[in-house]
Amino acid sequence: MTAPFSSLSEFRALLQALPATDAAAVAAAQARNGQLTKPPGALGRLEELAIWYAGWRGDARPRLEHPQVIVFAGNHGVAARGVSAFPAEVTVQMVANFRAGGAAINQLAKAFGATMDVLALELDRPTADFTQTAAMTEAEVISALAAGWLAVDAAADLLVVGEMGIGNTTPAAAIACALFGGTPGEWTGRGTGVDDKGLSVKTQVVAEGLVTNPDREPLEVLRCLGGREIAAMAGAIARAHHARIPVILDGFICTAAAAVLALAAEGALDHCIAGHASAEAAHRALLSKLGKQPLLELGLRLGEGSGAALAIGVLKGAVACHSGMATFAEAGVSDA
Ligand SMILES: O=C(O)c1ccc[n+]([C@@H]2O[C@H](COP(=O)([O-])O)[C@@H](O)[C@H]2O)c1
Ligand SMILES: Cc1cc2nc[nH]c2cc1C
Repeated sequence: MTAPFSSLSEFRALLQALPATDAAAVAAAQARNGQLTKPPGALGRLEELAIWYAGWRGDARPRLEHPQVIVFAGNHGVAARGVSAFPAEVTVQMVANFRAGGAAINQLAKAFGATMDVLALELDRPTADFTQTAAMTEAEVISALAAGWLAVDAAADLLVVGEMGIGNTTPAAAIACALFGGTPGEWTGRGTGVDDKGLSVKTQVVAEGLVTNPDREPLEVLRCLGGREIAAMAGAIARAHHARIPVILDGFICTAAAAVLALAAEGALDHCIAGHASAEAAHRALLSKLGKQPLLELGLRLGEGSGAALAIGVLKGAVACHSGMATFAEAGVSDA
């Protein structure tokens, strides 16, 4: 199979034509929610989550049984500038760890009944240093978007996209700053744990990248300031929308990838919820720009899809209650 786009303008057009939620399924799920054996609203956000999920699945009484986690890995030219606490070779080493089942995300995917795929994107060919030139050519960003698009299992009923890429909080900060404005310092954080000197280098690198790459059209921002795993996440999130597969967003880097889509086409992230708020300082600000309220706040700053994978449990709980509970009439319980 090949992806249904071969240029950024074709991908842009595809984003404009993504489907909406199924309004009839939403209405039927709302009606069902009102009849379940609980005081109105007593399941809090679980109720809105189940109704949202029902709308995207087109089924007022859906099941959630086949979640897919995909971890995308990429390397970054800016890593050579000293923006991370870890060396760039950790990316390929962690990919081996994912494949051997030894990473946190392997345990979380297993714990929440998800399949897990790992896609390493040309790790021996880092993107260009965006302080010097655009991170990717159009052919490179299209190839990464297509890899993400094609990695989604059409039979999945939930998608989590995660990433691994030493240095990638720097492109994520640059993307956020390019899309939403503000100063580089507002979007730059400690990532894997850089010290004060590392943080100031990182902020400077973001600032230089924004000057070198002045185009603010969202998909050009992705090409010029992003990375292969970031583009692949954007491609996978778009494919999930196309296939009506709900998505749980992960941390700062995943949310930066999603933000590109949100600014490229209104409603592009309607099928997404925010799994958690990462400890990376700017993640909350980014979620708030997107109007997304995180489900969990556990101080995670790992990436790999870990926070989103934990939120699979919350969403499974919401769907199980919604679809499995008895109504007042069925249970013979007196209504208010
Ligand atoms: O998900 C997050 O919010 C997050 C926050 C900080 C770090 N990370 C992970 O750490 C790596 C990027 O950090 P850094 O310092 O190398 O830019 C990358 O592999 C991410 O998966 C992830
Ligand atoms: C060890 C390690 C594991 C990771 N997983 C995601 N990002 C990571 C960064 C590092 C450094």
